[in-house]
Amino acid sequence: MAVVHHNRLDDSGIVMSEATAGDFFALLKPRVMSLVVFTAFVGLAATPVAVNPLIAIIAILSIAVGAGASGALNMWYDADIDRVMSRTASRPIPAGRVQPGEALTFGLVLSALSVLTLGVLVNWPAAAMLAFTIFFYVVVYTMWLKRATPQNIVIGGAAGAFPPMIGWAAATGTISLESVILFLIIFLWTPPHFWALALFKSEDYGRAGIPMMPNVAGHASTKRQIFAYALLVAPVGVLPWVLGYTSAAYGIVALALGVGFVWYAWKVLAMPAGDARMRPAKALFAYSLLYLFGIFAAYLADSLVARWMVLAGA
Ligand code: HEM
Ligand SMILES: CC(C)=CCC/C(C)=C/CC/C(C)=C/COP(=O)(O)OP(=O)(O)O
Repeated sequence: MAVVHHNRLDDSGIVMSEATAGDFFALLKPRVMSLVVFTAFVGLAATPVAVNPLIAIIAILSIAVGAGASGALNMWYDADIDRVMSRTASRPIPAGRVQPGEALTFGLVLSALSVLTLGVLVNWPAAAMLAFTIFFYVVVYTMWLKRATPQNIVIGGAAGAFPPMIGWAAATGTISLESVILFLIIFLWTPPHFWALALFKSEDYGRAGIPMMPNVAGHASTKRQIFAYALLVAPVGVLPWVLGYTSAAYGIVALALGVGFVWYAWKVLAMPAGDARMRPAKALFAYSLLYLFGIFAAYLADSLVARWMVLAGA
């Protein structure tokens, strides 16, 4: 039977939701949050302390639910602009499959649940950081900066950079320079990640009246700024090796990934102004995801190998 997505009135005039479980799952922005949760997991697993596996699972689930909840609250607040952008028009709220009130309740309940679970079952420093991250994404980025300034994602990007620090705090109860460097990698990575997409979706953002960098400063300036951030993120990615947190194996992988990032950003910088297909910008966006996954996977592998070598007495 075909599922018809709409909301109808029952005999008493009450709006009946016909949202499916899949619609609520979509509110969690699962694809984006999968990488967010992976970085949190690496932050947790790369600490020098051995974490009880059950505690680790609870911590990662709580962070995943909190991240998803913040996505639902973002979609609740942004439903008006999501409706006018081609990339987002079919999301559950603008498409009419989920009522705004349902998404708001869903996001608030899951946020509270995730923070409380992390606090009661793991530790409160990590729970406080999760609460702060949700607040930062939903209130500081979504409600305030996104519609106010082209620096929206530079500042708001801090929200996406906190998860490895939350993971680290879940394992250790504290913050360390090593976890701050993991934060910095994502923080500096976010502008090229997002502006690459904003370059080829700038018409969407223009229509929605969102002051994203390409619409405000123009494409040429955005490309220069992308390149500048790529030049920063490449060496910061290698910093964990320079500071002795990892072996040279990680350092070499990070260096190669960083050189690739600068290369793709260079291709964007060199892209002719009239290039309507914007293949270099699309390539950089795709590469940004590979870069972040690759660097965190290498970090994880490096720390696991180091631990095994200690266990093996090598
Ligand atoms: C302020 C910060 C960020 C902004 C503005 C941003 C923006 C975006 C946008 C607009 C998309 C297209 C999404 C879609 O419609 O599906 C996207 C895709 C994606 N982003 Fe980000 N992003 C940010 C931070 C992050 C972070 C921190 C991560 C992970 C650590 C991340 C991971 C991803 C992934 C995995 C995708 C691809 C999803 C897909 O295949 O649909 N992003 N990002
Ligand atoms: C643990 C925790 C709470 C993590 C949150 C992590 C976080 C802030 C990720 C940012 C992800 C993201 C999709 C931003 C998109 O910007 P947008 O919302 O402007 O994109 P859109 O136009 O696709 O809605």
